[in-house]
Amino acid sequence: MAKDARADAAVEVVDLRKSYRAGAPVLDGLTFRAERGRVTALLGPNGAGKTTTVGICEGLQRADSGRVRVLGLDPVADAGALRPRVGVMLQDGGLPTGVGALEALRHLASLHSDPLDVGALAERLGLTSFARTRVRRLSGGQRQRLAMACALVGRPELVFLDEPSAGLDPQARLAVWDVVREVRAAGVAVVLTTHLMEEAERLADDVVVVDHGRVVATGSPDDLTRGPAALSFRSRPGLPTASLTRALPAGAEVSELEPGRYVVAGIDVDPRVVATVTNWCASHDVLAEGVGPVRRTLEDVFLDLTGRTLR
Ligand SMILES: Nc1ncnc2c1ncn2[C@@H]1O[C@H](COP(=O)(O)OP(=O)(O)OP(=O)(O)O)[C@@H](O)[C@H]1O
Repeated sequence: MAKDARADAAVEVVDLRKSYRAGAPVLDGLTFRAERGRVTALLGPNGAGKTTTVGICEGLQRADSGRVRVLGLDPVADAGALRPRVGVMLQDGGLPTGVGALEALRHLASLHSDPLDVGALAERLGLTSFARTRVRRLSGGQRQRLAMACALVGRPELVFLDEPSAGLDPQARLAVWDVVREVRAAGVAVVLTTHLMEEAERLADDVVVVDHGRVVATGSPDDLTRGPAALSFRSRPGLPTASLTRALPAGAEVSELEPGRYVVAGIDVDPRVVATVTNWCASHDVLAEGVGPVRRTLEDVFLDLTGRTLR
């Protein structure tokens, strides 16, 4: 990439390190970039270091070492200059809890020189049905949507969204995704954390997978899920997968991902493999449906990278 284009990152984090007391490092050399006009999704298991990273970029926390630039500035030293240019979605919106939802949003808008139209934003995010409800009485999903509106109302150049659709009903989730796409189209950089693979797959231009305080993969959802396809089919649950494995070329692994859903991985899927599977099914009196290659999902990639052990 050209040098001046590289200078144009919305967020640049290089070799970030942080530990709490004597514990294991929470951030262990984390490096990534988020570009303007793109949605960058930070994915990672619980405790991977996503919130800490975002907190450092927002100037709310400090790293032990490493370099952080937000819109070319230092998030702590230049906090005053960054405040009007960066939208932050805090879980509680950072708002007074005793006022109505719309009043809180209007108040925040009044602090910006050229805010978005509050009524239109409230409409887009479905805030009007609880406009007069006091912030402290909002449901979790209503609070999320208000926090999102608060992050966007000042027309930021960069917005940090912490799990923007966690706990939202499907309608609200779609509305939030539409709004994210709109602000991206307007050139805003969006950095979000999420546990929803579908959210990352559908919304993110760039995915950064974080584990143990390090970046373990980056790329577009398409890049990350490209690669050798597996063969998948459906049939009755409990087939003898070891027997099918023996019928296939060396390296093949057959697993029953969920009852009745089988995947053959570890070998190239070619017509002979498809024929071997269907022949094996025929000789075992097994009716198989939808035998064919399938692309890996982002969730498959995520689990491969970060393992299946609970954190
Ligand atoms: N103030 C703190 N003091 C001590 N440890 C902390 C503190 N804040 C975070 N941690 C630890 O740092 C690690 C990373 O936490 P962080 O919140 O950044 O993870 P995360 O990737 O955002 O996780 P989640 O997906 O659960 O939100 C965790 O092990 C957490 O316990």
